[in-house]
Amino acid sequence: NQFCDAGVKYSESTCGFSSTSSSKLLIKGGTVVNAHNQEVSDVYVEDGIIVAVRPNIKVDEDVTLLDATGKYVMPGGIDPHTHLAMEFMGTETIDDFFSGQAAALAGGTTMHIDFVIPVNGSLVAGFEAYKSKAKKSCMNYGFHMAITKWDESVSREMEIMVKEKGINSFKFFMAYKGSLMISDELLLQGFKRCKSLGALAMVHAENGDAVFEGQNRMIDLGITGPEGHALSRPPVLEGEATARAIRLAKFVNTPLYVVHVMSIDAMEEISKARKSGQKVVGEPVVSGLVLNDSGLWNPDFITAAKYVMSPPIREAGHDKALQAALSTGVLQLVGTDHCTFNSTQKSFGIDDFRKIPNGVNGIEERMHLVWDTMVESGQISVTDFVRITSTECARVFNIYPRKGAILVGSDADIIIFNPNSSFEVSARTHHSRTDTNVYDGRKGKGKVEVTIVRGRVAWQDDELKVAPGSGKYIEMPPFSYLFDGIDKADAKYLSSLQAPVKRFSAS
Ligand SMILES: NC(=O)NCCC(=O)O
Ligand SMILES: [Zn+2]
Ligand SMILES: [Zn+2]
Repeated sequence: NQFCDAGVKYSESTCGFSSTSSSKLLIKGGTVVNAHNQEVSDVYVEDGIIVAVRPNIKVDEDVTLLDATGKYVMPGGIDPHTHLAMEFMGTETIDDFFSGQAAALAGGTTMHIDFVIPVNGSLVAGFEAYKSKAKKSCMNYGFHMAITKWDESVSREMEIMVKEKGINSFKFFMAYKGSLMISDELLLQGFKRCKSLGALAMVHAENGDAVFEGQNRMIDLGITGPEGHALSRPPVLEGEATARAIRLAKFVNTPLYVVHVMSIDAMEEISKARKSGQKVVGEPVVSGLVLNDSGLWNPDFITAAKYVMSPPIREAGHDKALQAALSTGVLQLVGTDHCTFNSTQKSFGIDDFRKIPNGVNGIEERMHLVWDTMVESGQISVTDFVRITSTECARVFNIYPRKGAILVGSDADIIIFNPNSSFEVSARTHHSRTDTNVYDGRKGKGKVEVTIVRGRVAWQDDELKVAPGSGKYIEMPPFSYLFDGIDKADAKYLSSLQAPVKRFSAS
């Protein structure tokens, strides 16, 4: 059946939540962690909402009990950057809204935000197509929208997305020449429209024209393998586009979110802008934080091709620098850019790296790898972990404290995390449909033992306990905290222009 097809251990008896069907849940004795504090406490949930967070809560017998003694009770992960069921580079990602979300739940993520790609430039048609793809969802999801062309109708449809469809962010691709890439002129128009709607402008920052040149250069040199991908689009091109987007956002005076920050070059541009007071959010992804480009030189094509994503995974040194930037707040939250293609799909580029579908996995591994890399190594605290994997995403996309917190009144999206257990990543046992895993063989401390979505146990004992169709679309309102003060800065700018220079005529 379709669930076996997704590679997910799924028991029919749990369909309809029979084993954990109570709408009341008590999580006892764990250390409850929020971005602002941690304390030993019980958490009581009714009808999907957290109704009490305090020690020694007493309940009736009809309440499902989960013992969290010695474990952390944290907000479920929110992944700000995924591509499920996306048509891209002549094929479609192998994970759809069920298999990708099953993988997410197995790894402690309870919400993700996916990118809608317009259909023939129409945002409304794109939104409808993605709503249809997402019917098989089994967790919380939201949408960003890509902008791939510009005219009056796109501008109008952006307003519909924001005011009627719950989308508050738009992504502009500065790369992928000939398909998704947009011009600086469009970027400017798009940034202005985002600002007027209170929507967050997001950029894929690489100089697409220079990437095209770099690709031709590699082919002319006879470099056709996956290593050509990294060589054709070096960090300088990511740094240039990041700087350009930041400056244009400054010119328009609108907040900017840079997705998949992969290099020191891009990170330093973000750092500079933030120090100057500009509202720029930087999102590293797990692959950039924990991998380096050595895999792209593997003599086995499939092994090398699985690492192909854009911007590329960089040479050793960028990973550590991005970790340091995350720990000091230069970068704010971690995504995955989960965009999976199997070996057959990756083989489309066996003779030409330009045809290898771009994308890597990560939706299942993000929480464990960030914990191991950042918390176990001592670079950040447990509260920081909650902030960068959940809370900050909820704030940036304006759904905090409904999401991203264990507070009275918040949605009960919760994980129970055992810091004394361990995890191991394996392509044989992961829950994505893809047959490879860029983190294959990685081991570390800590394990998500229970994942709860809106008060329902969705993952426990290595088993998915929710069915396709049980997911929920989360609308995200405009004008997040990033827009605070924007109008005042505009007014200041305008008043600085309103004293015309007095000139004397020559006569
Ligand atoms: N990143 C990547 O290689 N694939 C997904 C599309 C994108 O985010 O650019
Ligand atoms: Zn991108
Ligand atoms: Zn992406």
